[in-house]
Amino acid sequence: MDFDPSSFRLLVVDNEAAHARAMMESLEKVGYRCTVATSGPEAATLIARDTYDIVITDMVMNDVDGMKVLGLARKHLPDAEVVMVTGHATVPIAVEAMQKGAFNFLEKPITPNRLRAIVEKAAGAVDLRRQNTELMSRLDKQYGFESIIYSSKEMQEVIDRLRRIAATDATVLITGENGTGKEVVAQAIHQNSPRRNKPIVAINTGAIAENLVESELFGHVRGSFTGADADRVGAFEYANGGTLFLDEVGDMPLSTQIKLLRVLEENKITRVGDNKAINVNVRLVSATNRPLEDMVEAGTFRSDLYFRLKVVTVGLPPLRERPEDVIPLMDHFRKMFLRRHDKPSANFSPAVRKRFSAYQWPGNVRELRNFVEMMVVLDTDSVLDIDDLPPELAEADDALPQEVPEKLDFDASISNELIGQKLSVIERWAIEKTLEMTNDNREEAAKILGIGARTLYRRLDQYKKDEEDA
Ligand SMILES: Nc1ncnc2c1ncn2[C@@H]1O[C@H](COP(=O)(O)OP(=O)(O)OP(=O)(O)O)[C@@H](O)[C@H]1O
Repeated sequence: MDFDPSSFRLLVVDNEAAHARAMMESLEKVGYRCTVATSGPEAATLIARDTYDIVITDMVMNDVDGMKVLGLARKHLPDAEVVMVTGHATVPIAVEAMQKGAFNFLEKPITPNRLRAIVEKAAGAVDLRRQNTELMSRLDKQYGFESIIYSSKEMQEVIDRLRRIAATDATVLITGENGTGKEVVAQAIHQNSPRRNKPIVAINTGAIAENLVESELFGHVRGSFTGADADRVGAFEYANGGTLFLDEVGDMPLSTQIKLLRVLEENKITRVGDNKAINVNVRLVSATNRPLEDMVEAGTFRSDLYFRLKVVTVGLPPLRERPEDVIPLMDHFRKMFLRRHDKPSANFSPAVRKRFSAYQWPGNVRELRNFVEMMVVLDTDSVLDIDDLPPELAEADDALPQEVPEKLDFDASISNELIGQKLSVIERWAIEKTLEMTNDNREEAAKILGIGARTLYRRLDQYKKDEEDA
């Protein structure tokens, strides 16, 4: 027995007081806590008033019989297990009782050993459920809405929206800059949805080599490409019944986009190199830090897929637009990292709080979290003060009193040339000029432009193709 019998409350119901007492004694001997009812109506009162984990009831009784006790237990004690005690003649009714939710039945004559064995099994089932409930509530704390820290009205609106969305099966597109909490929100949607007992699988499309994206999503069969030396299950299959979180969906190659669209329309996937369709039932939550509308316009993201993904959208504002969240987030991460790094208490000085509040947070919550962790780890005097600030923050102008952001100083002739042009033309101009500036160093150019190197390569390929087609 892996559990403590004294944590189980049992109700023993039998018309014959002597039988009831005998059962109670043999169960109490091994540690269960028992209450006896010697009539159906008495059992009904106790079930409605108190809580029991296991009910053991005789089948044949006057007034309220075993089937009625079972019905009442199902209604008032949904987490309890019910064991029916039957005479030989009532076995068929006991079978019917099991169909109505009884745990099992015990045929008379009862021996203490058989009684204890069946109660132990029922207690095991209750214990397993208790553990699951506890686990789920821990997960809820970790990934539920409780894990999203905020005090701004902007985030309150987001949370209200999330609560409504989570309960449905709708496809969700989460937008927001890097580090604004898109993954946290995706987790919270899943954990608060009816699919919470099934897996959530996260795939970062931007982090996977282009030629492997499809295999990651749909799986592959052995020999379908070089290196595919065994069959492999993809994210869609892993997430079956649950949620698939597609991060950086804007980075998905066009060839994969069409395949994803088909999967969403047909709820079927085909592993790479296979021709057998497999049914999947997956809720899709995707996220992007790039303006997909612009990408649709520029032809780098399929519009039909875009509309499929954005059935419901959640926009996460950058941290600089919700400064009320800065202090609660600082305190949340301070406590978290003090615990994680086993440090004694430490607090922020008022000057540091002021700096944090005024800073523009280009890396959003992730940046704030990293700064707090660094300060906590390096602290020696239990005061997280100005001299503990990371250099970015200590030296940042915007951590000092706010100024209106500077406008780009465009050469008038350049702006005249560009105004009135399509955004894609302006984008190409900016990319080419930046490459000139960096002596064709693409990594450096991508960094300056604030885009991923892969995106830059894709753009350059596109320009080359456009020129060849022209
Ligand atoms: N409101 C919040 N409350 C608590 N923690 C948060 C919150 N928002 C973000 N975080 C934390 O900040 C970090 C970044 O969040 P997350 O990974 O969800 O951002 P993201 O928008 O998905 O970033 P990216 O676009 O770079 O993938 C994580 O460690 C996350 O736990």
